[in-house]
Amino acid sequence: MLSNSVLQRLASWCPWLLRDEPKLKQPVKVLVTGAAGQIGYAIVPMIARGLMLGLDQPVVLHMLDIPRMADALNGVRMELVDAALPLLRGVVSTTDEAEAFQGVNFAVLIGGWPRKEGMERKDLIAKNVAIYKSQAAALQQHAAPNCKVLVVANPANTNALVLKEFAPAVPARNITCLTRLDHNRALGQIAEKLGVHVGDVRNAVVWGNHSSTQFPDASHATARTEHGERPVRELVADDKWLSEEFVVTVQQRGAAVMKARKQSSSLSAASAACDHMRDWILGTPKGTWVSMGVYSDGSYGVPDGIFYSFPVTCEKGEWSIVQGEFLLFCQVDSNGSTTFS
Ligand SMILES: NC(=O)c1ccc[n+]([C@@H]2O[C@H](COP(=O)([O-])OP(=O)(O)OC[C@H]3O[C@@H](n4cnc5c(N)ncnc54)[C@H](O)[C@@H]3O)[C@@H](O)[C@H]2O)c1
Ligand SMILES: O=C(O)C[C@H](O)C(=O)O
Repeated sequence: MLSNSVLQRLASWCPWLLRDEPKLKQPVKVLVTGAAGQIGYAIVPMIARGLMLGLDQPVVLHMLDIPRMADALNGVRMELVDAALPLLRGVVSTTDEAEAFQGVNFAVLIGGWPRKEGMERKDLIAKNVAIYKSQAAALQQHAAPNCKVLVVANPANTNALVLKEFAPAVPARNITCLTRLDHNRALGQIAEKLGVHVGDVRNAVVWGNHSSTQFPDASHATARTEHGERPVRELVADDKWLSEEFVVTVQQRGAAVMKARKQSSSLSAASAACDHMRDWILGTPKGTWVSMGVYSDGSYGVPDGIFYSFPVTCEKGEWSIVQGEFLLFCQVDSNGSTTFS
């Protein structure tokens, strides 16, 4: 049996040797809730094309929506068949929570209601939190042991906490919420400001909640230039922009997209959810951190027991909060706003 590194070297010397027989992993089950909705429709082909878990990872997609959306959900299932996706090894489309969560290895929880123009994400608590109480029970009873969960539905940090409280047997480390969209928005704003490619910018951070109280922080971000990798602060040379316009633009980007589209961000949310899961499961690139909403362990003075967005690195399917890089202490008030000292 050849090791992976030998196979990779062989593939780079003579790609035709491996082209016809890619070495595939065993299929895994991935649940998407709210699969008939906007983000659901964008994300299922991404997952089935390997953008979330890798080009060598076959998947069985489990799709859940509410009974009223059963026809639309069936339409999504038909389109997945029609797309003839080689990594897609099966589809379960259902309106039954127990069936949806049965044996899943990964769960991307998008099901819930989006905000409309003029609302804050916390205005969704009454509607969406009830969904997460009910799905916590299904997660705990039916998912595979060690199932890794990403909560996307708003208010994402609160829904993640509800899930954790009502599924006490699920390790808190396995529940996360999406702030990667805000992180990617921060990288995008910096890249536009500097006129560089977004792939050359890294290590921004989004601290806090996925809400307008979040704090996008470019203090440790860097960008690759023809003169090597340099601090963004030095390249931008405009502290006022970094501490004012940049912060507000990222905080308010969801509202700006909603104003333009008349509905909330979908393709960027789906893409960010794939980035979040891929980095968590397959690891972050060396020297790079990303933002994830995780269960606080008290790092940086953030209270224990809340879901909060930190800079993290990931290895072998586990995230760790970046330590020792930031000389700051966070104080979080009851609205979720952070002040730094
Ligand atoms: N964290 C983030 O960065 C981020 C980004 C964008 C959107 N969101 C949030 O994601 C959620 C989904 O957004 P969308 O644009 O896809 O909304 P959408 O209304 O288009 O789709 C939501 C889907 O969820 C379904 N649903 C409702 N209750 C359900 C339940 N109990 N079980 C399963 N499915 C259920 C609905 O029927 C609908 O099909 C919203 O709460 C939105 O605010 C979060
Ligand atoms: O803004 C919203 O309500 C949707 C989402 O949270 C976003 O940030 O785009």
